[in-house]
Amino acid sequence: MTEPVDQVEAQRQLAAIRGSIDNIDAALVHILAERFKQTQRVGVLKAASGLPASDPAREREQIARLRALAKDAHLDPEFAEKFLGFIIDEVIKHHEHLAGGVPLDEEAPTPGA
Ligand SMILES: O=C(O)C(=O)C[C@]1(C(=O)O)C=C[C@@H](O)C=C1
Repeated sequence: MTEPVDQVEAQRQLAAIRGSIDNIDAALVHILAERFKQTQRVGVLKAASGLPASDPAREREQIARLRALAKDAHLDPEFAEKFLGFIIDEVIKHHEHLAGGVPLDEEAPTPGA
């Protein structure tokens, strides 16, 4: 059983934990910004050389690697895979945009609209 904690103490602990969560979220934003800077370089290189925006073989390697890392770190591998997929989907949209294809912010027009 967990010890009862009065609400003043609970609020104090909550504020301390949230301070740390805020730092982690800030680090995540910075890490993502750096990742997108590098994938932007990849996109420019791919557009200039005519290489395809996506590389499914590379993605399979990344997924296998991240799933193993997640398991070791006691993070749900399914979540790690979904998270990577979410990021890579966005990167591919940027690559396609750089290659002169699909606009970044426009959705496909609704048929009949
Ligand atoms: O490494 C590449 O070829 C990339 O374009 C980068 C990246 C990624 O975001 O990691 C994105 C799309 C590819 O399908 C594979 C990987």
